[in-house]
Amino acid sequence: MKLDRKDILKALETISVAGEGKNIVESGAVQNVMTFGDEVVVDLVLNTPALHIKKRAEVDVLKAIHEHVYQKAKVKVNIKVNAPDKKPEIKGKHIPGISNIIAIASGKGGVGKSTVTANMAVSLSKMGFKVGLLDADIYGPSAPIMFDIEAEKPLSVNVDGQSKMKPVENYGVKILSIGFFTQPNQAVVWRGPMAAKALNQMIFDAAWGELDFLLIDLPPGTGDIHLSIMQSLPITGAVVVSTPQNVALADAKKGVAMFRQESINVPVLGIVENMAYFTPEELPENKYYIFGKHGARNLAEDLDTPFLGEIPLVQSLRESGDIGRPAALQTGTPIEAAFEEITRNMVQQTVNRNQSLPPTEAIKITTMAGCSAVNKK
Ligand SMILES: Nc1ncnc2c1ncn2[C@@H]1O[C@H](COP(=O)(O)OP(=O)(O)OP(=O)(O)O)[C@@H](O)[C@H]1O
Repeated sequence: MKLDRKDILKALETISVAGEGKNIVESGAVQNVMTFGDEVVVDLVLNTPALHIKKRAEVDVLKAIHEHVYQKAKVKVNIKVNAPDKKPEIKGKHIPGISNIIAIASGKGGVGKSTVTANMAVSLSKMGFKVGLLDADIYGPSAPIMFDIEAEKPLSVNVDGQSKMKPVENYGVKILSIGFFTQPNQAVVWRGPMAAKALNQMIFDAAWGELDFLLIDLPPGTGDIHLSIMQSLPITGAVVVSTPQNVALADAKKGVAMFRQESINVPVLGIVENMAYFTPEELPENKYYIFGKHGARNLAEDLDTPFLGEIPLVQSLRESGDIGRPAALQTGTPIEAAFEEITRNMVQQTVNRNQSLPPTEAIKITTMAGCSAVNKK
């Protein structure tokens, strides 16, 4: 029996593509049909590598040809999968005006994530970038204290006919904190979805204006709230803060793994080592490695992640946080230089990330030209 190609195509038109309302010939899934006597070869292209879908497509093709054309036809189905490459990607809606959103995470609590975030924000502002800081630490929001804006509340402003929250500004940084919406002495148990909703409002319903960088101070750990933030926001990259101590490093490792897992897939821009060593202010040459030496630096190497730099343990850094005047505001001190260094490295990694990954609407900074502090060696 000699089979006709046209009959085969007609039979294949009886197979529909799930959810598309088209048959596999119309949808382009059938790439080629060849007949040789009673033999048929059908080439199919599918958009998914899922085994059960491939199997089902093969069975459907066999059945359709046997039922509608010739019961004893010898059918061979070749399936090619046309799945797109999985690269780190920007998820969530683009936020007009915000070029880069950087999430700062830690794994372990109390390692200085908020201190690093606040000072990085100030360093970025000193370098001439437009900066916002979103304090998303639902367990212990600290930006209002660190920026001396505890008594402030964000005002409502009208933007294009819509009422929006205006971030509170200090030291050149625009700030919104989950702490603005809770009483200082009130214990608030934010459940994942509640916190995610509040954070979404602080991002999408806020008048951030134009920002080069929006830093998000995440809660410590790797829980539900991290997942919902990562999946609903167009995050450019993440920075992980750790002390050199083993318990902190183990959690930092989990933090990096969280950003790298398939459902999150956010590029890690680097690791910062906080409390790298203790230095008495009067003896800045003396270094005491109380939490261990180079732990986070070594972790960065093990995980093939950039090392952004180290911040020493200094009393004045704690004091400046407590009085609401971030230490990076100082001029000509080692602590200012340390924050400038990690910030410059973070910006460099953002630039690298933006060049090496496909362009997305959330990524805008592609050059550091024009920023003298950034170019400084
Ligand atoms: N390098 C440092 N030198 C001295 N004190 C520091 C340093 N880094 C952080 N601290 C102090 O350690 C304490 C904890 O820091 P911070 O609140 O930034 O940590 P965190 O990781 O954000 O904590 P949380 O788990 O609450 O999110 C604060 O009192 C802060 O001032």
